[in-house]
Amino acid sequence: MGSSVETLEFQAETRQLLRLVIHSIYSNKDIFLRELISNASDALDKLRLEALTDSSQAEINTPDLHIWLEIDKGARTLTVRDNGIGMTRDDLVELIGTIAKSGTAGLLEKIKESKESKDAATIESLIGQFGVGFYSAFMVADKVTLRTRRAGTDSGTQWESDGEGTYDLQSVDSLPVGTSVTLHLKPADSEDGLADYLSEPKIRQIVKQYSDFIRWPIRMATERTDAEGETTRDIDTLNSMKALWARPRAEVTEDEYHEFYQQISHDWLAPAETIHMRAEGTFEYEALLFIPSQAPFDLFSRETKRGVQLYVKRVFIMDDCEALMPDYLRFVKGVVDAHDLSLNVSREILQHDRQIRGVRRRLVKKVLGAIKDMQSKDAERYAKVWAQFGRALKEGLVEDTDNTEALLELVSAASTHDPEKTTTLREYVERMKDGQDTIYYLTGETRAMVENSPHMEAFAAKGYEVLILTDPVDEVWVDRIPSFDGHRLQSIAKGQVDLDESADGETETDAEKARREQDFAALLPWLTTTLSEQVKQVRLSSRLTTSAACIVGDARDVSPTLEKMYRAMGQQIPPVKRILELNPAHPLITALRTAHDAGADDPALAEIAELVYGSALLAEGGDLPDPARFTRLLTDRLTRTL
Ligand SMILES: Nc1ncnc2c1ncn2[C@@H]1O[C@H](COP(=O)(O)OP(=O)(O)OP(=O)(O)O)[C@@H](O)[C@H]1O
Repeated sequence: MGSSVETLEFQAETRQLLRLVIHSIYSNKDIFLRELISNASDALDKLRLEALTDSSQAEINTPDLHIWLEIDKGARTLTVRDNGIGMTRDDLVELIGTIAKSGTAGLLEKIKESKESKDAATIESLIGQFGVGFYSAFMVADKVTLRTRRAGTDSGTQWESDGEGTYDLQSVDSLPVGTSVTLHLKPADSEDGLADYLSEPKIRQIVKQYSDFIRWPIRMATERTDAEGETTRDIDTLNSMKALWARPRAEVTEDEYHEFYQQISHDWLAPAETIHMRAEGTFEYEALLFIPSQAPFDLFSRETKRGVQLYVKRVFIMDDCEALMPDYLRFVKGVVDAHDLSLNVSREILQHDRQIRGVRRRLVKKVLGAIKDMQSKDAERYAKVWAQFGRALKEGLVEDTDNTEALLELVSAASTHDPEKTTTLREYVERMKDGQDTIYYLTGETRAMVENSPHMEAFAAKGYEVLILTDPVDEVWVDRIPSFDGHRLQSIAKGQVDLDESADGETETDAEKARREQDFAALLPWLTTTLSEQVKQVRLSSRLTTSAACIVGDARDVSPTLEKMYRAMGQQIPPVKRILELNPAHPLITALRTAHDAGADDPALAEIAELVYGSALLAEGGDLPDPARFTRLLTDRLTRTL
């Protein structure tokens, strides 16, 4: 043994997570072994890749890379050993003592809440999404001892902890390269889901179930006593190591796909869809992709992992290969095994490789096609996938102009047609009224705000369906996409509305229209001048039935929410002035006209104009530029009426 022991504290979040893991009511404790084996396998991949790509590292060219499991019944320990890349002392502090994942604090908070409400299923799914990795060892062990030496370094380190708040570190001489994790097992307790992990058949069963596709041999020494009492010792390889993606589809069972998916994704649920394909010809590759059934908690975090695993002729090259999947499909998991790439290939090279771009195009088409198939054949499953990943897929409408049509076919949105169900654009088009050629929508923060917006009034009165778009990304894509299947997409808060009848349901003649314009000929220019700080025009509206006024944009104007989003992203854009539309049949507006015709200079009228504008802004969920002034004007007015 080397130097003295140093005791260090776990980072606060790690401590919290460990407490949750140790005291969790999580039932499936067996997965600790999958997690440790998966870490060992990653360490072997890293060593192999370093040896293949860096000739200065010849000494790390270990011939027999493997994972070794060892049961010691006397000491009540189970050890998972690998001769992989290993860790330095600093790695240990950084990788095992802290959690670098973004969104950790938020997730821990959610887990705590579910714990308080004793919602075991939610806790499991949250912990599952997070991936407790190494820490899952503490579900079954009351002490863990890890010994490791990084390839290319001279001395090793021992890490030991009971998971309660601190861990001990000390240097250890003469360790082999690689890592061994020794679990000092808690007593078996079937009520608590703790199996006897000293049992050889149990370990075999867990490896077969969770780690059969691991591409390195997982070995264990076994003892067999025959009828004569003769004991023979053997070394068994517990896993089949078959590269599932390389096998013909017809020979792979559904269960095998699921288990493989769970191994690569660490998800505890079965995937919603499996896509297995092989491309032959000039650039050969196999791909096995999965659409999960649940979105990871960090799907919208900047640091979320993107892309699938890349292999070259069965050799693992990298995780999260962004070049193979666009950002908006970052939730797709899986493996691509390309036959004609160099093992030395880098992320930068991949980004610019023409053939890789071809592969990516094909994979995207496959994934979108699979979701489309789901939509026509299994509406319920499609609805679930859309609920989980729709927001991400809609980013594709902004990012991926090659697949606009395919993505638009997938879009599902809330609509005034049915308060419970969403609709596709195609279904909307099929329901359009005779003579209607435009798809109407309104964006906003919540369904209630959109539904109660004054802009809706005439559309509701005349039975026109309006899509209700409440995801922030909706603001962006509707701005870029002009039409669907030849039908214009139009915001009902923008441009002139030209519904076939007037708001009360009767067709208005040109003569009536002209007379009305004449009636308001003096008021409108005066209001436009009076409110020139706030709006660029005041005009009469045909979209209102009950409200006095609403604010609309020009057809090409940026919407207020989008304007806010651009500002929040630090973009400089000039303030966008919109248009105030008045309901010519509303008593407030007719009274305002009469008062104005009687004496245009009354300063009280200007204040009423301001109140009309402010109320219209509030009605659409907007922010008043000067709320204190608005409240004062309103209070004065109300006082005078009493
Ligand atoms: N056997 C090992 N050999 C080398 N490094 C290891 C080993 N086990 C763990 N590590 C290092 O510690 C890190 C943290 O491991 P942990 O299992 O907690 O998370 P992870 O594997 O990165 O994430 P996840 O389990 O969610 O995939 C790993 O990323 C790896 O760098």
